[in-house]
Amino acid sequence: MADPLALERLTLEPLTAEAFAPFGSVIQADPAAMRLINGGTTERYHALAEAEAYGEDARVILNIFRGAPRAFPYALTMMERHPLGSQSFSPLTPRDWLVVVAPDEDGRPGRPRVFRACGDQGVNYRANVWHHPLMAVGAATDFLVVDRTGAGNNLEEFFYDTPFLIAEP
Ligand SMILES: NC(=O)N[C@@H](O)C(=O)O
Ligand code: NI
Repeated sequence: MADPLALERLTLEPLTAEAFAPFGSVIQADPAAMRLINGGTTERYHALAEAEAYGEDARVILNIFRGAPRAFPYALTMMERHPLGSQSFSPLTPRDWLVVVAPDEDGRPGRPRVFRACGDQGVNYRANVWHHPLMAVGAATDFLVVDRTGAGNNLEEFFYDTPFLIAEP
């Protein structure tokens, strides 16, 4: 890695629905979304996010990603996006993890924003939102992932000229 001290350090922000709104939705048991069902035996947290799937033969699928923990300090060199569909990540083990997104600036990602997600928080990236691939922290962690399959290329990657630094999770 280049000298970590020479890289631009990214600060961590707490993950909130408001802060994340430009990029998608936070998936967590929000009391405002709760309705009682099944005779009052179940709390339904309704429509926390919407899956998007565009293009030929597009289908929404459910997956499990087992993310290995990232090592820190971490040099963030790239971002990606999925133009044909959304992608959500919800931890199946309640362990904190990192969510990294960036605004689009003329077809390339701008400065990344790093959110610290709690173990009871997931996110749904809207289609075509720049994000970094899954960043598990501390131990291998399983995530339920809802995203799109079908025809066409659904992955666009971008590599920064100079990495950014995430010093610690
Ligand atoms: N490649 C893949 O399915 N995973 C990435 O899209 C990711 O965001 O982790
Ligand atoms: Ni992705």
